Amino acid sequence: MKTSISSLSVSDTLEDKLAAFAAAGFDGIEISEQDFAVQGSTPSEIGKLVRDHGLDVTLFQTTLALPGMPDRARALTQLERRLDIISALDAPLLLLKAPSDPQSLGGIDRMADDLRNAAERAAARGLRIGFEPRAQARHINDYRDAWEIVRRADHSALGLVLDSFHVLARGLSPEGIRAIPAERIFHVQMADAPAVEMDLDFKSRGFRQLPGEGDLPLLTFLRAVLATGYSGALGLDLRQDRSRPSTRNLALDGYRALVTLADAARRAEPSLNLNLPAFPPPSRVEDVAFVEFTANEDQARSLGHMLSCLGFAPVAKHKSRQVALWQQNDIRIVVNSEPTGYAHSAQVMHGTSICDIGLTVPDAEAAARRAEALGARRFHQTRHPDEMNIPAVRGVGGSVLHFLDRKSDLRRVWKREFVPLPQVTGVKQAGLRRIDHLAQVMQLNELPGWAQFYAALFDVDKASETRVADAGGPVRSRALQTEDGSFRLTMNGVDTHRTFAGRFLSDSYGASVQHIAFHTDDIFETARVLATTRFTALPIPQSYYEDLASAFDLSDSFVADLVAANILYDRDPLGGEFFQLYSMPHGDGFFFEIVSRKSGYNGYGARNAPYRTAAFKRLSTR
Ligand SMILES: O=C(O)c1ccc(O)c(O)c1
Ligand SMILES: [Mg+2]
Repeated sequence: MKTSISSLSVSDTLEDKLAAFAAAGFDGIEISEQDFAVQGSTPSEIGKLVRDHGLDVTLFQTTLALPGMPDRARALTQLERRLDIISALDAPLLLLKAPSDPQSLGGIDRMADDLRNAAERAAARGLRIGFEPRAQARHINDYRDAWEIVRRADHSALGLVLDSFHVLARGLSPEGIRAIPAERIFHVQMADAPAVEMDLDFKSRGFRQLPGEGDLPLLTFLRAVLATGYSGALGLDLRQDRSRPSTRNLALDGYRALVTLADAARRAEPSLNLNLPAFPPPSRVEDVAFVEFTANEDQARSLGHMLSCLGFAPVAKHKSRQVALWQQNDIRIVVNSEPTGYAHSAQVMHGTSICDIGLTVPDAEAAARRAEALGARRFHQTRHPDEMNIPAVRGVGGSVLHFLDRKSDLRRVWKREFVPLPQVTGVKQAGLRRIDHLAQVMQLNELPGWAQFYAALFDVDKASETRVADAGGPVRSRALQTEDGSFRLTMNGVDTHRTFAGRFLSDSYGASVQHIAFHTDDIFETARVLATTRFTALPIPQSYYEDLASAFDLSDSFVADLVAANILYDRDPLGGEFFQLYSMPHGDGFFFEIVSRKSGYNGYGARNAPYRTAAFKRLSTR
């Protein structure tokens, strides 16, 4: 399967676009007339530049309005000029979009005539023309009408360009595509969009998103296209007004999204003939096997103190590295104080921070192979003779994601690589059972890409984006979780250091995990144990509880228990309950949360987020 991306999907110099597209794995680029204006180079220079980067010019997209314009002779003269350009570019296909000009005339047969004339001229030079119906076009905004025109024009150098946005944004069913002969579909473009009512021209220019980011049924569209036997290129055609990630990241995200979708199509319809190497399916996540902190010796002492207060005890140390394992029930926290290597670099860069997350999956090597097939970078480090080769890839903020499983020798890693420490006396277990969720922070413009990353690798449901109230600026939040809740991740996207999460991101120079939430079955009992350690809870103001009591009609004694332990509370419409308790931050960095879910509560206490944020902010302005 060949992939391509339209040049207009990002804004940057052509050289930077080409380098990013090639590095991400794309085969081709769709050059637009605007590239000439930006670049000030001739078409043959641009063609050479593209090929020097190892890419093909998949097509050339022109602003020329044809078919259906009143002055047909003029349109054909202008077409010849475009054919000169595309010959010089050495591109095989000219994309003509269905016009939206107010003067365009419509008329199926008249347009078929125009396109037949155009196709004859293209064919004379060995070129082809692709006609693209557009959602905002004046007459041809339905692919079935476009197909009728192409069918009537009846010229082998004329075919359709089908763009998922233009088909789906109008709510058209893509099933009719299955009846179009594959050889008349010259190119296919993919873009998602939000299901928000707005002018379609406006939407097309500014709200075309990564496949999977929006609400359009792209999988249904792609399955219909592939069912025809179409074996041409799959292109990405994004346009976004909101701030985008770097060109490099957008290219990686785009490639991953495109290949993830193609993979989903062949899994849904195994008879589809997709020329794409096989790779493993999305992985189930069984649990968080460990979380690894990097901390120098001093920092490790203060982190250790905090962990002891939470009921963790050091249970083992690594055989050959300065690495300690802390544990409480099923929660494993690794503290890495090595003076060299990856963890050390992360410590220098971000301070005490989480540098590595270990996930238990059914097949660790398969999970890493899928990630790699989708463009993730494998992570390797030099191993000591007694260390196991644990599959790993790079994740958010350059952090590392390790995969463990129970079917291979990897399940023995703790015994193989660690020696037990004598039992520490005096540590009171606080009833923390497992990791409920991890909370990552990232730049706002990187949130869609990282949400796509996790959703592409793992069998997770993606909750829609929500806003978090923070007086400092916009914070958007997205949660990902397995169906059974065994793995949960929340992501906050921020764009200013004036927000609480944004300050974490800038203070830590881009560390990713801001907090870890542990689950307890009985938060009041946990709070009682913690009260006997030197644990300090984040103080919650009285006003929160007054508000809460009136929102949920709670008894005085229940509220008094919440107040006494600084516990936050939420309830869903089905009666599911959520309890939350926060630690003070470690330095001005990460913090811990303790939660308890009752009766199927599946959220993250969104109603409490502004109170929590304000409480943390108050600490640092005191
Ligand atoms: O609206 C446009 O200009 C336009 C042009 C080319 C495309 O492929 C497209 O989807 C839209
Ligand atoms: Mg398009």
